[in-house]
Amino acid sequence: MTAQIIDGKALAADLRSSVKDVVAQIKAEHGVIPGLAVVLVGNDPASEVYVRSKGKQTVEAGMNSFEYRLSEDTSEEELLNLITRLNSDPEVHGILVQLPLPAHLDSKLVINAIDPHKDVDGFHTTNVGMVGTGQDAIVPCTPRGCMMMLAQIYPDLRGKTALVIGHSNIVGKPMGRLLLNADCTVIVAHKSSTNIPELARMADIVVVAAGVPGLVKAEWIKPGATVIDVGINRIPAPERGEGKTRLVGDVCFDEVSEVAGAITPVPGGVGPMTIACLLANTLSACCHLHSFPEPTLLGV
Ligand SMILES: Nc1nc(=O)c2c([nH]1)NC[C@@H]1CN(c3ccc(C(=O)N[C@@H](CCC(=O)O)C(=O)O)cc3)C=[N+]21
Repeated sequence: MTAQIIDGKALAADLRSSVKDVVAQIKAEHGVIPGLAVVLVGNDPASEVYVRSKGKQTVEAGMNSFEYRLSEDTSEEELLNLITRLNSDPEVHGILVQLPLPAHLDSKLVINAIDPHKDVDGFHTTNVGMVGTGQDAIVPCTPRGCMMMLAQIYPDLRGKTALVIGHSNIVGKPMGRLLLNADCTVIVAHKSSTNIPELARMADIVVVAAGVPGLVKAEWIKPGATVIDVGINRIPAPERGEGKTRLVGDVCFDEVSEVAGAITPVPGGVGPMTIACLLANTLSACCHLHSFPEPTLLGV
């Protein structure tokens, strides 16, 4: 068997185009332009790249992008003051504080200072609790993107056995909760799990967010299963020239795609969906704050 490739790049482009249409409609009907504020503290080069691409895509969707670049030695008080200002700014519907923050800043405290209705990352304790109890709330971008990709394969997830590998607060845990809300039978495995290959062989759906290149092998996968690779690992690629690198996921793509029914590639899979979902979350936040009807995007 050769797996169907779930094209995250194409799906993300579809999602952005739906977001753009709804943004134009809201602008025409209500004169409101959704706005996203992105806060970057320090100058981590990888974060720079993501923040630039978020800003560019926000503007392309017809939304306002407000970028705040703060120096590495910004105090907690300064950062909290900025968040307070953004919370009460009517032009700002979404606030994202790029993680990781420098070590002297308490990220839990900073995230929980964001108005939960503007927390487009879905990291605020209120949103985490609401998603965990199956209430409507802002869903973290990466898990939301994964659910949209799964919706391409399964019209109904009920009764599917799903294994999530990794239990981070930003991917593994919320992913497990969303799958459970969709009535999957959910297993969440992690560093201390001892029998992951055996668990994987039972799974119809495997979502991998472990940050370990090549972790998932073909022998782990039940024939026909769907494999969602959240890993983004930059590894040396001497074959491309000295000092060059390339991106790989957590899945041995070539061998697993011979067994799986569907699989997401890296790059071009979950990553582009994550940024597109950030735009979708900003649009949803804007609709919620203004009591406009909530758009349904890619069925999620
Ligand atoms: N508050 C916060 N929210 C985030 O959502 C957040 C964050 N902090 N910190 C960093 C991570 C990382 N992240 C990515 C988004 C898109 C790609 C992406 O589009 N990747 C491309 C490849 C890009 C490349 O070539 O480097 C792909 O997989 O095809 C990757 C990583 C969001 N993050």
